[in-house]
Amino acid sequence: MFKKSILMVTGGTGSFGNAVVRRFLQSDIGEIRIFSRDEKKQDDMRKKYNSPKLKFYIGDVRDYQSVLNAVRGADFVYHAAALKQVPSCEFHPLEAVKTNVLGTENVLEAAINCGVQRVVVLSTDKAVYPINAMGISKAMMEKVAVAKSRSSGSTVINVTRYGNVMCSRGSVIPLFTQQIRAAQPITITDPAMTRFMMTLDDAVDLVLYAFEHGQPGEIFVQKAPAATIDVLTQALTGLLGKPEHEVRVIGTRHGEKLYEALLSREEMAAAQDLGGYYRVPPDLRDLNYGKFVEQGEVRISESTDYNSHNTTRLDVPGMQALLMKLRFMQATLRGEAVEAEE
Ligand SMILES: O=c1ccn([C@@H]2O[C@H](COP(=O)(O)OP(=O)(O)O[C@H]3O[C@H](CO)[C@@H](O)[C@H](O)[C@H]3O)[C@@H](O)[C@H]2O)c(=O)[nH]1
Repeated sequence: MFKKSILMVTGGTGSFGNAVVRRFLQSDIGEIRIFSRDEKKQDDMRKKYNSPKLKFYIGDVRDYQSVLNAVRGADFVYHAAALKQVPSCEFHPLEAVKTNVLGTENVLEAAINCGVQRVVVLSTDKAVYPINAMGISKAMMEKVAVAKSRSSGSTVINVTRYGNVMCSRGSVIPLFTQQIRAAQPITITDPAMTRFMMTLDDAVDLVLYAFEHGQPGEIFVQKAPAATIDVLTQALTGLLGKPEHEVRVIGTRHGEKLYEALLSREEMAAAQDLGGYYRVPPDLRDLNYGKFVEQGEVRISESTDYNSHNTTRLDVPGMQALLMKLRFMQATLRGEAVEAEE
């Protein structure tokens, strides 16, 4: 379906965006547009891939005109630009609103006005039962996307929602690996805390799946196993030949949950199980609010959420097998100094 098509990527310079770009460079897609604020990272990317298919646009999702310039003429839009650090959003919640909520509104408006065929926006498990400003802003972003999908004409809008992408820059796996290599204690927040574990490749697959199969307003969620931080630590120290490495429990950080949910109870009741994915249809009740107030659903009462405590749980060998899929881990075990996945 992508033949001769043009795709625009907002964000595009983080580990996730890079992985999407790499995948599209291998496909027969005609043009890949990168839209971001960071000219230095764009320049690095230009040199790294050295491909005539790549086109670069400087702009900010907060600025509609800059978004419009980049969207015009694109067939597909993949929107990943976000403020995604939990602590910074906690201290600057309105900045999270401006980028994650209003920025997404800009991207969707521009896409609809330009007749883009499909838009996929990226969200996170932290948007489900959110407790921190980052998650709350992403939850609102999802609501904006689904609401807009009802009146977006020929433009199909979908959401993809992820758990932790293993080994993305700044995440816990490269941190623990670096601590082990530097003979520093491993800083564990809570050994019993669980997180969904997915590879970058799995995450990219989900974007492509949504582009190909999404119906208006659907949210796509990838099923994933989870592990406790204790199991992750044992898996890493075992692989690196340091099973006795010192561990320090530092306690739960600001805005952190014991476990994450990828689907709420209400969404689970409506979700369609596609094997590797869940597809959540939009709520198509109309604007007659009485139907929300007067009619309940037994299905919801019988349902439970899909979370990192009740999904398939990895043991140490299982976690190690997953870690060994990562290029980062393979290179680390060869003794090479490597950056986090990018
Ligand atoms: O020194 C540390 C740092 C982290 N952790 C734990 O490791 C897990 C993963 O932490 P981290 O890799 O920092 O990821 P999260 O804070 O869960 O957030 C990541 O995953 C989200 C999806 O859930 C994305 O939305 C965020 O952008 C991304 O940073 C958590 O249980 C942390 O408590 C530790 O035990 N010690």
